[in-house]
Amino acid sequence: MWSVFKRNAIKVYNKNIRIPTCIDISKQVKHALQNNLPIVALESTIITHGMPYPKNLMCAQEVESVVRENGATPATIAILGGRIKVGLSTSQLTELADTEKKKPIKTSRRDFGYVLANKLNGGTTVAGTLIVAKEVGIEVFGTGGLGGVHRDAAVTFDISADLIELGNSPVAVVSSGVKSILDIPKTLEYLETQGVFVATFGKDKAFPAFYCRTSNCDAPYNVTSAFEAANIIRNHFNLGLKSGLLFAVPVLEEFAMDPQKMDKIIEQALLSANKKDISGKEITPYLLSEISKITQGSSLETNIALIKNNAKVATNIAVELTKLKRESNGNTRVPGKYVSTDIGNKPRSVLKRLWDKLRRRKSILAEERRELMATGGGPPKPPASRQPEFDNLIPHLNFETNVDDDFEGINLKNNAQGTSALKKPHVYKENDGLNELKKARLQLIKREEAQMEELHMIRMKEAQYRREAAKFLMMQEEKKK
Ligand SMILES: O=c1[nH]cc([C@@H]2O[C@H](COP(=O)(O)O)[C@@H](O)[C@H]2O)c(=O)[nH]1
Repeated sequence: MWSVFKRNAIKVYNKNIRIPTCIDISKQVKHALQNNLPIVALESTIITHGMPYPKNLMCAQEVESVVRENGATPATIAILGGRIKVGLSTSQLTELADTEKKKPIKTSRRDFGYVLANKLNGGTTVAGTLIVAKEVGIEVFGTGGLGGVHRDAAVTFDISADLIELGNSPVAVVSSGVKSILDIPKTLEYLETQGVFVATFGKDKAFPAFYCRTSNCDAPYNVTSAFEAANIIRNHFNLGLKSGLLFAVPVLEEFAMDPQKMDKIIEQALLSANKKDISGKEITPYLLSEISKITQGSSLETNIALIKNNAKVATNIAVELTKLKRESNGNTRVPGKYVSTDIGNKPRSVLKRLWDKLRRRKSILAEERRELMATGGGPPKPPASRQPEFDNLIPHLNFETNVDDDFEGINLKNNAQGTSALKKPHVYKENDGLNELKKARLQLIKREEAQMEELHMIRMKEAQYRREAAKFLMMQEEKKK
């Protein structure tokens, strides 16, 4: 997919993602990315333009704690001094939150170039955060409210870039829907056009309106658990869909505001914005602060409560998603040294040792296999000693099995059954009146099939190591230059 960033210098992280040079990733986030641990992206316009200092700083810190307590790494995304940061230290968060000192820019897609070129600070909107999350491979993002289609969009054309970005980012966003300062039906319509999956997270389909638990609209879908959400995300991504997903979480009952009262307050705030001729990117921050004034701060409390709750839901989803991914690619039992994402940082000598070990193992198995073929149906010989790191790994890996010959050029189609065992696994019935010789033969074939799978696995690993080693050498060469 087209990317806004140039990638002239390369760092290799999880999934061999090439990170643009203008992005700095904190140690914790880097560690989580490299080890496939759950991560939750957090935006920073909430901090810079969503609430006043020091409440904004406290809120940002509390939200990060919620993520940590629930088992994921928080990755607050922002711009400091023209560098994009993924994961902020306390002092960086403080610098960003103290908006009077270095006035940060509300940064959406169109603003990045300017903020980076002028070495400014920036609070990334949902759109801005999605761009960065997608670049570094973070799949779950928790926030307060999403931008949307403004009520008078037919005249002003004011449609938040958040919606377009969500249509182009394979990231799951957890928010409390959109504020009723926006046109909710049109926002949902627009999301549909963009191919964004939308579901409420809770007991029904009533789409939440930020401060209020319901709007007059229903979401197309409803999920009731983090696992259900993660499963949808996993399938959405597996299909290679490039659009995002939105899970709308109603604010907790005890913090919810009355929809009718809120409507009046919003009308009042909109009128005031109109009088002052406020428009474009200024409108959301202005309305938020006006609403907070009118409600004497209670809207701000609701805002903070819902952001924290969304962070918790996002974390639970990220944790479930990580589990699902591990189960499907077998990483649960794969020893760290064989995980491809871990290879990028290994010195060549270590790569070589691993490679040699794989080759040795492969030739032992090939030898055993040849012996098996030569027994002509006699009693099985004791199998080669088991190696748990392979044996544990194999059943958990979804690898392609429709190959015709193995690495040594032995045609797997010519096994004892005369067909490819790998293409179509046989089902053997142990007690169906076979004589001893036949039983022994079947046992052999069963073992052989298991070993062929193992061989295939090893072959794939070898190819992977070869690629990684080549890449490593190239990197060494580049360093020398
Ligand atoms: O309650 C809030 N809703 C939305 C925002 C921010 O406003 C942005 C949308 O701005 P606009 O409508 O200008 O695109 C969102 O991405 C988010 O960062 C916020 O701070 N607080």
